[in-house]
Formats: sequence, C-alpha cells, structure tokens
Amino acid sequence: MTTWILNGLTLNPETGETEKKHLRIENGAVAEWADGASAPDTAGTETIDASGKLVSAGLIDMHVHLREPGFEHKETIATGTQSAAKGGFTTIACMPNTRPVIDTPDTVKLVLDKAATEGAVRVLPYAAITKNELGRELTDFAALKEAGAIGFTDDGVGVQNAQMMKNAMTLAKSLGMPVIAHCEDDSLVEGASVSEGAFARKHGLKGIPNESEAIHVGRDILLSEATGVHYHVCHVSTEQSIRLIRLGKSIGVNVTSEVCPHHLLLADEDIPDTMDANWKMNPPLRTPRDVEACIRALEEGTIDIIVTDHAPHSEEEKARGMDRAPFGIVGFETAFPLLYTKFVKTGRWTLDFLLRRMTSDPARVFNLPTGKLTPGAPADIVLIDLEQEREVNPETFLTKGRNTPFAGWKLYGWPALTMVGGKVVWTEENGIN
Ligand SMILES: NC(=O)N[C@@H](CC(=O)O)C(=O)O
Ligand SMILES: [Zn+2]
Ligand SMILES: [Zn+2]
Repeated sequence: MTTWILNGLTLNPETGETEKKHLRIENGAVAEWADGASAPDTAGTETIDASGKLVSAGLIDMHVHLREPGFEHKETIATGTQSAAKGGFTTIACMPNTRPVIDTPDTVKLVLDKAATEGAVRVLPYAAITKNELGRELTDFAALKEAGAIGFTDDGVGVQNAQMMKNAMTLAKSLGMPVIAHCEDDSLVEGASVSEGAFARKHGLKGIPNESEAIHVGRDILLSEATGVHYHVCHVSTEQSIRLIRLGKSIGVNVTSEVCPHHLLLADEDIPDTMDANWKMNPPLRTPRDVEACIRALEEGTIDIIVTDHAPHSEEEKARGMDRAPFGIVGFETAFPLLYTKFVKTGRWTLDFLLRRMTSDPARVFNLPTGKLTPGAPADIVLIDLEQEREVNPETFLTKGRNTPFAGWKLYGWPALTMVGGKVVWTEENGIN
C-alpha cells in the first residue's frame, strides 16, 4: 500500500530552514522524499495533505507511566497511548511501578499484549530491578529480557543498597541491557514534598535537598565504571548531578541521562502559594540555578534526551494537598508545544536541536530502529502546526490525568496528525482513529 504525505515542510538540518517536500510511504515504511516543486503521481494511492505543517519523525518518550495493571483509575494502556499519540509521540517506554509491579515475564507480556491490542502507539516496557521494587531481591533479568523488557529500573524509588545496584549492573551488563535509575537517597528525603529552597523556607516546609539525587548519581557512575554497564539517569534536576554526569562522560563511563520539560521551565519559587499539588513531582522543582544548569547540560550534551515522565494521578488524589498528594504530573500533551514555544520560538534553540532530543537521540541512546525518516525506516510520523497559538486546557486531554501546572499557558507547536508504521492513529480533526 502507498501513502503520500503531500506538501509538508521538512527541516533541512544543514540550513536550519524548512523546505516543501512530498513523502512517499510504502507498506508502513518511509520510501522516498520527493521534490516539493512538482506534484507526484498519486493515482491509486492514499494521500494526506500536510500543507503548512512540519513533517517530523514521531516523538520518542523513554520515561512514562501508563499505570496498568493496577491503577486504572489513573490511566490505562489505552488512554495513556492515546494521550501520547495526541502529543505527537509514536514510541513510549513505560515504567514498571504498577500493581503488580512489572517484575515477572508474565507482567511484561501482559503489558505488551495490551499495548498490541489496545495501544495507539508503540510501547516498550521496562522491568523492575528488584522484586516489587522493594530493593531486597533482584528480579530474573534474563527471563524478563526474553519476555521483551528493554531495560531495568525501579523508577518511583531509588535502589538504596549499593551492593544490590552493583549486582544489578553486573547482571545487566552480561545481558547487554541498560540500567535506568531513579536517583534518590531515602535517608535524606524522609517525608518532604518540595525542594529545599525559597518555597520551602517561605512556608516553613521540610525540603528535599539536591544531594539526595546527586549521591545516587555519583555512586552509580562509579558502579557503572566498575561494571561497564550502560547506566541511564532518570529525570535529572540538579546542578550537582550534572557535574557528576559531566565528569563520568569525560572519563569514558557509559552514562547517559534525561531531563523533563518541567525541570527546564519551572523552579520551586514558581509554585503558587495556594500549595496546588499539580506542582508536586519527583524530583521536585528546584532553584532557578538548577533550571539553568539543566538547560545548559542539554545544550552541551551532558544530558542526552528529553522525556516527559508522564505521571497521571486522579483529581481526588491530587486534591489531598501538597503534603499528602502523590508526586507526579502528566506530560504527553504539553511537552512539544511547551519546549517549542519557550526555547525555539524565543530563539534559544533551533527546531532541529529540539527535535533531535525527542527523536533521533533517544533512538541512539536506546538502539531503536525509529526516530529518523530515512528510506527504509518505519513510517512513524508526526505533522505539527507551528503557527497556531492555543491554550493548554486539561479538560481536552486524552489522558485521564488533569494534573498539570501548565493549564492556561498559551503555546505554539501543536501536533495535527500522528502516524505509526504508516497507519494514521490520531488526527486533530477526528481524534483517535
Ligand atoms: N515522577 C513522579 O513524580 N512520579 C512518578 C514516579 C517517578 O517517576 O519517580 C509516579 O509514578 O507517579
Ligand atoms: Zn522517578
Ligand atoms: Zn517516572
């Protein structure tokens, strides 16, 4: 089957300018970029008009929470992947902190089966490092890999014991698998819900110190050096962690890292005095100095990729107040417009820079066959409207979560159509296909 995406704008990375091209798709794969100056012969083919829209490889999000099994009131694989499609994502990697935890081959298979039948986009499951994410006993890495897990992580909590982490890394290395770490030392955090900083001081709250993250980053870089494993740091949020990752990379340690839009855009002092728990996430919003450090680290390559850490919770859970509400905010449906508006439209980044951090770089870091629209690649594509300004309205989200601090923000760069493997899965006009 042939599909033509006609008259779209594609980015020429050499000039940084967009140019009009037609894209031919054959049997779910990219076949040809044709000159936009003349009309191709489209007799007998399906056509999609992309006039005025950017044509990009589908976005890749290597850190998301789909909540199924066990927390279907927050999200399901169906709603989470639909939300991802609406946000322009075509591949997402989901975290194992479900109930039960994804720590057996059967739970990995359950996620893969559900994703295949009910999912709107590609889903790559991570499996837990330790059984039930309790930090006591390693899971069966070989069997989990065999079942389809793409890496190991106890996201949601840090692995507190260094020997446990070293054993995990040694085993993962022997299987050629990465270890992905939520970096948090529990002994330094105990009961705090916001960062140590201006907001905590103003409200007399106990704060989460920056070193609670960086201590694990430093420890794990040493363990990665010792074991040779590919070690990937989750949701980097502090200047201290960045310093350590920079050092690790400079001496050749196999370390990579990710950052979330909120840690590039918001600081603790932006949290409203109403203590709205839609501003509560882990790691917490840090100081403006940390925000600038995260931006620079991404710019210099110390941080490799952008992820959302999409973490839906119900309105009832988020209404429990800053102290008692769970950590986490949704991310799929605001990520690209936020970053495009605040970093590309303002002139700090090129469009090419932003797109790479959300497409080809995650594919490179995790060895995925997607992320580039070169002939032969899967036709995972997003069309993006860069011109129209719209307001973030959580009531229109496809995720079950409404927990975002970005409601009301006026943004550009909204996805208009998402295609996975040559099949249109979502359009602005008609919703989920
Ligand atoms: N990021 C969050 O604030 N919450 C995540 C857990 C996590 O990513 O650590 C969640 O599962 O809700
Ligand atoms: Zn985490
Ligand atoms: Zn997470």
